[in-house]
Amino acid sequence: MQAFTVEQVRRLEAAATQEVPEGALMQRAAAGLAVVVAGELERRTGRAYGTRVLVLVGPGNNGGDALWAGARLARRGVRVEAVGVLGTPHAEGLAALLAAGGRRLDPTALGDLRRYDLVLDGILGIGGRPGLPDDVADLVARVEAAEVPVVAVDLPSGVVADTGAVPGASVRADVTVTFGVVKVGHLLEPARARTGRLVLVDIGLDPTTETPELDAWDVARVADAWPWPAQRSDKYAKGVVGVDAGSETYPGAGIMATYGAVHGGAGMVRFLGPESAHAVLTTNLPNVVFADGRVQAHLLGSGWGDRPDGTQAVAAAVDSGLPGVLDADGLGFRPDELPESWLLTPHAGELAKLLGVARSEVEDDPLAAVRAGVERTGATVLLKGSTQLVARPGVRTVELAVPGPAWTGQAGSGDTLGGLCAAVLAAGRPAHEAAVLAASLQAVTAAAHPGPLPPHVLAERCADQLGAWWQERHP
Ligand SMILES: NC(=O)C1=CN([C@@H]2O[C@H](COP(=O)(O)OP(=O)(O)OC[C@H]3O[C@@H](n4cnc5c(N)ncnc54)[C@H](OP(=O)(O)O)[C@@H]3O)[C@@H](O)[C@H]2O)[C@@H](O)CC1
Ligand SMILES: [K+]
Repeated sequence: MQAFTVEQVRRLEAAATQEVPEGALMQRAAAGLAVVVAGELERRTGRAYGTRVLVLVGPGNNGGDALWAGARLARRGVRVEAVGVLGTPHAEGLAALLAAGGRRLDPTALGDLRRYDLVLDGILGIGGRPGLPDDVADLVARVEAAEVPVVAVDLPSGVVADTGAVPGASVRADVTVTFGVVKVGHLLEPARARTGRLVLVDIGLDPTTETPELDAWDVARVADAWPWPAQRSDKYAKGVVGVDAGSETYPGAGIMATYGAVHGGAGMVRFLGPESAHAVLTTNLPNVVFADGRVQAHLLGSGWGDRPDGTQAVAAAVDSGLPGVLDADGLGFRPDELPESWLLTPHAGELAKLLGVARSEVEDDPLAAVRAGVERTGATVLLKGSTQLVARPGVRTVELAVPGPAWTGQAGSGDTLGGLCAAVLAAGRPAHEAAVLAASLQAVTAAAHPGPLPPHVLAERCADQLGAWWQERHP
């Protein structure tokens, strides 16, 4: 699924309006919206006829869509009431609603909101500035407290369409009906959680003329793209990972990274971390070898602490010409320039440190931050967190891994993820693909095994998940 910016949407709409009569796009949007709302009413109450819908109407075309959809619903026997909450409502839309038997209410006459079966959020769309005025925020809070289902028109009002940020009050939608193309904010947290189920209505835009901002992977694409071994693949075809992770202070990081590499399908894992980790690895993963030798991808940095020879260790690995993953403490030892074949795996705090900005700056605009990370280092960057983004040099479109449940992130999950990434890298895949496949595998596995499993146990479940995908593809 691809997502676009507001500026791109405006261009696409301008191109489409050359081809069709005035108002046609809004009519298509309203028609699609009304179908979804009617379906939602039927699903929730068993019927659309006779149900009650409250339309919250802002001053722009977003309100226009909602009013025209309200008119269509009113003609089907839905009791539609509209309330203008900001500025002057779309005149033709309001006239159409009233002509179809809908009513306009004064905001002060709203009363108990629990009498409504559904609220339609037509306050702000792609023309919205972040946040909501206080009186509108109060009304939105009342809707939420009344637990009335909400369908958002195009975007949940209050969220930032281009970044997914939610800097102030916003609508929390159960369903969002968007038009033409998906917008960036639908897919990035925290706006993603406020979007609910996303429905895309075709209004005749042609997105092929624009470079997508975001390319979101789904589970089937991950499973199809996984580097499945061929029948005759030996350990070198599957890839050998060299894990130089952990330290005497943090041996567990090296162990969990190794769990990731082994369960991500590496043909062999050489553990080059601290000796204090050897006994645990020998007992639990006896296939891991401790001798230095040929590897096809490096994994460095997790649990290093302030390792005295960190800079030299990273330089030697990069100079080998092989691809690698540089994680956690290792990020502080990176050379000024890295090749694209090296994958950096910072979380928001680490990326902020790398860029010399506040963590909130990364969190408020993760797309810009992950691109800045690439710009700064020359490497491929995976920004870990609730939405996991991958950017690489020379490519505008940022890839989005399949999202997972909140408990994926705990101490050690990043180490394991580094190992999973290194396994895919060693199998010969480019760094950006290794990142998106590994992050998605970990997320899908966590979703399939609800509960806060410790990262090394989750790594074992990752292998089960790969096995299930393999069986689906080779019945
Ligand atoms: N274009 C097309 O072809 C199609 C578009 N479609 C629909 O149009 C929607 C975009 O419509 P839109 O451009 O009119 O913007 P919209 O979001 O309704 O509101 C802008 C108004 O709100 C105001 N305002 C903003 N933020 C505010 C705030 N925080 N607090 C208070 N006021 C605030 C803002 O004021 P201003 O910023 O000018 O001061 C302006 O008056 C789009 O999302 C989709 O639903 C579909 O029909 C398909 C075809
Ligand atoms: K809206």
